[in-house]
Amino acid sequence: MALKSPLLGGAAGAISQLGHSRVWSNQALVVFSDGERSGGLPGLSPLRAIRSAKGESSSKSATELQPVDGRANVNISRKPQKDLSSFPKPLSVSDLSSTPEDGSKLRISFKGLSGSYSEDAALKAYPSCESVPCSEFEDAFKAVELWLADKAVLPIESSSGGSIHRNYDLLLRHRLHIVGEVQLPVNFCLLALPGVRMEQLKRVLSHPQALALSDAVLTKLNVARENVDDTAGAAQLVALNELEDTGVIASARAAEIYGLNILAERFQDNLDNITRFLVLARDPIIPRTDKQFKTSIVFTLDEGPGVLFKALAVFALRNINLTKIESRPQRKRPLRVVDDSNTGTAKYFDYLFYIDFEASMAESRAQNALGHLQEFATFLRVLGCYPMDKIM
Ligand SMILES: O=C(O)C(=O)C[C@]1(C(=O)O)C=C[C@@H](O)C=C1
Repeated sequence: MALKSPLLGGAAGAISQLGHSRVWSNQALVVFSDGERSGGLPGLSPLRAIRSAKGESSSKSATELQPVDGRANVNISRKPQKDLSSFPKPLSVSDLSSTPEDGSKLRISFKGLSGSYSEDAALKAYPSCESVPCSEFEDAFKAVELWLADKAVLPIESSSGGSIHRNYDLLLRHRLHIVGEVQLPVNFCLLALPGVRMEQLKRVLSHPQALALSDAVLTKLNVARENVDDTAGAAQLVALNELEDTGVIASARAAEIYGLNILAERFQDNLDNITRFLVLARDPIIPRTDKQFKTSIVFTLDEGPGVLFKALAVFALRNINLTKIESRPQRKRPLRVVDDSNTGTAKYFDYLFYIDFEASMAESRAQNALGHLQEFATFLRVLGCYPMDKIM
């Protein structure tokens, strides 16, 4: 698994990013070459590792107080030779209290480099968070599972480009819970090295989504397009290699970070371009009814006429509004064999259905709807129940 640093890339960046963690300060952390980290004991969770580190320290100090060469209590009355402030401190209530609203204690993993739109989304949700750049979407999931990050922020759909299918698939493969959403207006900018004019550009680099959503204007510019993993990565590439004939589609913040000029703002074909991101955590949040909550589920159905209609009816019957429906093939069971004596053996694709609905799991109508759905769904999982983000 690789976590990225804005300029170095790889695990080194992750180390410096994560070295500021307060819980871990003064702990002897071991960073493994694959980017995994623990309190010196591979496989232990941070809290367990802290306890074990404490155990080690106290047994060591006991050894130091042993009488030397048989003369009893020789050192005991002396001042301790070790600086006691270097020992790990016990956790106090303030260490365990809930995270402040601005997220100043939170480490947020996301795919891409600093300056990417995903980092913008993380900063929108938690303005003072410590961001943890990752190479792949899956790394951002794993960073949370391995306690390298507290939460992950990942794009799930764009108003202009549609669903980000990879993240739907990863939601099911991993055991993280959706605890929030962020709606981010995405303003694509055309960037280039200082002094370069638009007409000098021969090619433009960016994330495939950014290139696709700026198709008309790139065609007018008559430039070649090249895909890069993320928009900020494209900006870094042009800056580090001083590519004078190459433009980048990325954010205004990426221009600032990598020292590029903004040649055009709102470069996309469709000016209203919103990307919705999910906030994922190891633990679910407690559903409430004092503000508007949304619930996300995934389920499978048996074959038969009208089964999807019946599944959707459990929400309509209770006046629950659906905000999103997505279907994904079941990779492990792509074909279903149906033995029907009239038509012979038929094969169908099997699907997973992802649904977001506007109700909290604390409401009886939501609980009843899922109870009803469970009567005929072959599999059902609640991915999360979280406050709706309405602020742009
Ligand atoms: O490349 C980035 O900056 C990202 O945050 C990723 C991403 C995406 O995956 O859709 C996010 C929003 C933009 O639409 C373009 C790219």
